[in-house]
Amino acid sequence: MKITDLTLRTVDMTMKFPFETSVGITDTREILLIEVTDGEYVGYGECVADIDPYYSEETVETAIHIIKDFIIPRLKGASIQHPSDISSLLAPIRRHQMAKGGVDCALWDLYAKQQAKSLSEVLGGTKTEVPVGISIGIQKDVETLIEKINVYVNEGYQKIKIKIKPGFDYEILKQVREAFPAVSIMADANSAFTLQDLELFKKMDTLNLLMIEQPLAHDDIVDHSKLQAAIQTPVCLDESIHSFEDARKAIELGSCKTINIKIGRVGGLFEAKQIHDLCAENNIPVWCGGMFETGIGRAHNVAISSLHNFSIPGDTAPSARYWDKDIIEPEITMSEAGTVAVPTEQGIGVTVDQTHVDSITKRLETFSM
Ligand SMILES: O=C(O)CCC(=O)C1=CC=C[C@@H](O)[C@@H]1C(=O)O
Ligand SMILES: [Mg+2]
Repeated sequence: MKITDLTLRTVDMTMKFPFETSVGITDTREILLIEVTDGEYVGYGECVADIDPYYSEETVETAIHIIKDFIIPRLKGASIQHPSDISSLLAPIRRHQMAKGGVDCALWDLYAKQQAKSLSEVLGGTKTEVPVGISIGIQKDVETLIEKINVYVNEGYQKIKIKIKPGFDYEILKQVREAFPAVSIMADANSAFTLQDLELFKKMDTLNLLMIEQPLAHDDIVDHSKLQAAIQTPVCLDESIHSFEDARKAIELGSCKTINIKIGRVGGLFEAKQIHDLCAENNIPVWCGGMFETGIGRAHNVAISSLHNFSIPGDTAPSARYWDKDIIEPEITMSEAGTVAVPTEQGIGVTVDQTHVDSITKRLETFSM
């Protein structure tokens, strides 16, 4: 693959509303975008690190540092035939999956454009539409939450993910279940509980939840295996899974019955696909999580979700969920049936609105490769 330049750019984006989880509140984002070019096409990637280390240890600053000082020097002059080649090239850099993932995504987009194929096609995707769920932050009370769910169910969302934390947990979920007996409902705890809360999870187990996402520590798979053995509701791992190896070990231990695959959290599309394949072999359905991405990251998420074992609706909500104005055209939209169409155009299949991107750019640096 010919690559002449790599550009790092951050853009300032304000969310439509503050989003609260058990680890904090997100309302503005500085988002790192990666552009790679061969002089003819531009491939785009998005690094999903936040400005703070509360969901993951990586931040925008650490990602810029790792890309500039370690990833670019390793890529320079290397012979890259296919985006999956960078996995072994970058392996000596321990962890920093989000930094690697942003670059990996840009290379996949460039590669697909060079092949005149869609990203979904080069990844081996088979679906033309993907089912969509919505993630709802912690609300001030259960009435507000129920009102919101009602709106989203009517809009067509196929899965409702409710953020929980100690004190905003079983009682809330129980009232939601009573209000929506037939809706596909799941909870995401972002690691806010411990095995001491086993009785609480046994109560949640009576609510017919689709899954409980990352109930226990962000770096744990052992306690999760004990919890999974004690309840019927599938445990889903998010924060605990950073690689194929993490997934293999979690499956072997019985720590989960599904995995939320976030491309950035696992270091890119190649690793995400490997985890997808491993889960398929083990009859474990997967789904694609969101990280409040711009349309660039969203387009990558939709492309990976077109692989067959992404059978659970993902957090791949349309652009308008978080942004008044996204940075891509056309924006990602959802059908009344709660699906997003997989782009068929080359690469990620969306055009970047350069004027808008330039107007919100905070930092910009280009490196010749
Ligand atoms: O992008 C989306 O719609 C998903 C939002 C979401 O639930 C999350 C985004 C980022 C970090 C976490 O708070 C959380 C998650 O854990 O999945
Ligand atoms: Mg999560």
